[in-house]
Amino acid sequence: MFAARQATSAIFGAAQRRAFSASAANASKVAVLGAAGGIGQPLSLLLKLNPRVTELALYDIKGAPGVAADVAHINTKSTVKGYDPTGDGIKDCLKGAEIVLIPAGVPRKPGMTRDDLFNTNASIVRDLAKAAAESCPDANLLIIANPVNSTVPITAEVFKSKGVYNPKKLFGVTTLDVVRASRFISQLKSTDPASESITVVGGHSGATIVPLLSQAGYALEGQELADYVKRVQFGGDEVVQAKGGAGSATLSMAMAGARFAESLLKAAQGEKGVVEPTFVDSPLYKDQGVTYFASNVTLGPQGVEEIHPVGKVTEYEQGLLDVCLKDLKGNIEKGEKWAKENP
Ligand SMILES: NC(=O)C1=CN([C@@H]2O[C@H](COP(=O)(O)OP(=O)(O)OC[C@H]3O[C@@H](n4cnc5c(N)ncnc54)[C@H](O)[C@@H]3O)[C@@H](O)[C@H]2O)C=CC1
Ligand SMILES: O=C([O-])CC(=O)C(=O)O
Repeated sequence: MFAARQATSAIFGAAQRRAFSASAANASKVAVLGAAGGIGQPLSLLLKLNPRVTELALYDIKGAPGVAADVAHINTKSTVKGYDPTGDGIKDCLKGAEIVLIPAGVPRKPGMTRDDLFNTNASIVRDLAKAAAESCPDANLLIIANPVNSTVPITAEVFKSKGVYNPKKLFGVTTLDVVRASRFISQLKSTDPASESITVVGGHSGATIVPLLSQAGYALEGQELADYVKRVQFGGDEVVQAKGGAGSATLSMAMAGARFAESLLKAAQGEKGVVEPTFVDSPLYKDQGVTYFASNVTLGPQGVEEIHPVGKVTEYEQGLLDVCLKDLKGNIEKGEKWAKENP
């Protein structure tokens, strides 16, 4: 029997549970939009196991009440409620939320790029962002729906148009890229992936994903380095191919999304030095017209506390960064332009 308590202990250690007890007065409502999907369901499960979450609000255009009824039986303290589009569903779901995760949108099929999802997912994210701007303008918004390089700028434009944009509270979730980068280097070097910490910067698609292996003290060379970088940049494609038309990464993404939400909750509850990589409104390359960029970010009670610079890179990594910046600029501008033309 996989009792919830054991599962909770496995994922959230004793120190975290003690920290939670000490800050039990914190009420943390977390909303998942797209909760009945491939990512949404395991993400909702992991959030239900997180003792820092006190209220879980699950919304989808179909199926969220069922998912909610299911996870609600898990014996952790948080309350769970499912919402659908009828009546004030989305408003009630979002009211009072501290964190809103958005995995709503279509996933890739083999042969597609993330940008091929733009036409469908742009309007889904825009409409959900509008609802969030109206019902919980102060919440931390975690954008999972692809193409993240464009859906984050779209969300920002929606918030700007409503006069409630706070760049410190909008995050593109790129956690899966660092999870993969750690896992893949550990497979090459026979190390413990949990103790690997590889910095990955840029964006979240193909060549915009830039792993900075040198910063972790690794010096791969030649084909081995090229293969490693390609695997991190196109790790998503590995899953898309393997699923053969049935979608993209869902389980690893749920883990990555839950980790990012946990980091935000820790920071909100006063823990210092919480750092996660994430795609945010960033000053790092604004002089080159790249207004959003993923790098390590220290999180605090108000969201983004400090955006870390990229740091020292090798000539090879600089070459990757140059390609990344060019692609990223196009992805960001595409999102911004679309949002302005399709308010
Ligand atoms: N940021 C990242 O690292 C990753 C992002 N993704 C992206 O996450 C998104 C979701 O992927 P999956 O969960 O696999 O897809 P899925 O198709 O299994 O689930 C999507 C869910 O969104 C719901 N939905 C659609 N429109 C909605 C709306 N207007 N409001 C609320 N819910 C709505 C659907 O009913 C469905 O339940 C995709 O765009 C995918 O590319 C996937 C993996 C990693
Ligand atoms: O590859 C995809 O389409 C989904 C995704 O973003 C990832 O797995 O990194």
